[in-house]
Amino acid sequence: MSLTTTLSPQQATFPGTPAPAARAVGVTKQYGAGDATVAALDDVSVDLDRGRFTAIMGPSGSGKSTLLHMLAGLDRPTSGEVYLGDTEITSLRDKRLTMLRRDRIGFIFQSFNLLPTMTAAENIVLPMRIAGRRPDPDWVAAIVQTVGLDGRLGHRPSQLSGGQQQRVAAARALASRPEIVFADEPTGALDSRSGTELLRFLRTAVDELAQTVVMVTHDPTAAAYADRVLFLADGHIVDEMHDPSAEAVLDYMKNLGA
Ligand SMILES: Nc1ncnc2c1ncn2[C@@H]1O[C@H](COP(=O)(O)OP(=O)(O)OP(=O)(O)O)[C@@H](O)[C@H]1O
Repeated sequence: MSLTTTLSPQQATFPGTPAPAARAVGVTKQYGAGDATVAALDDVSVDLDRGRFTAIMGPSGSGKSTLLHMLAGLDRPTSGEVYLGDTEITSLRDKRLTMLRRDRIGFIFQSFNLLPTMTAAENIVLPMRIAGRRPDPDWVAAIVQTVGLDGRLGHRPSQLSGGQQQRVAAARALASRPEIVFADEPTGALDSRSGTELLRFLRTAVDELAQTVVMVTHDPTAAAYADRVLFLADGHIVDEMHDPSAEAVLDYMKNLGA
């Protein structure tokens, strides 16, 4: 295949440069029709680097979840392109997109979505088993140790605290060694101590396990765990911050009127 058929125009300008983990190019998402049309995202372009932790922040309704859903192939843009690595995903048929999400992306949501009849260990490897893939025992052991679930693996979700359940969900997201993990308000249902544990785990997964994490959050303290914060307002990326502190993020959010 030639470069021009596999890479976006921007990438083709720099052959040899590894593609970012994910990228949006001119992504617009409209909901509704006619006078009732809402532009949840308006011509958003962004590259998400590999091996980095990116937070997405912005006022309620600014388009954070919509951007995450577009990047993760959970929904399709009205126009524009989304890449996972070198793969342009908006043109994939539903079945291929489902397989791509299953094989290459990890998800952590606010609700843990664990299967109640299965143990923590079974929940962690379930998506891989469904996909017919054999988990790498060394990798899964490293994840379990990093997330601090040793000794809890035989428990069912009802026997675990909310924080422990979310750590099982995080271990599940990472079990297949995905190219990128998307987390939508992962600490939203947790008390602050459990939230801190989860954020530390995500940080460690990036620093020590070379994972790539993208997280939507309302919480400046959570965003401060990231390497980079993208700020959304009215469907646009209006700014970004590198190596953020919670205070700097909070100040910026106040200026955005959030
Ligand atoms: N399925 C939908 N149908 C119609 N409008 C939608 C839909 N999903 C989102 N929107 C609208 O798109 C805009 C962006 O929504 P989105 O959920 O992405 O924002 P957000 O920044 O994640 O908000 P929050 O912080 O409140 O979760 C909002 O105006 C929202 O009402």
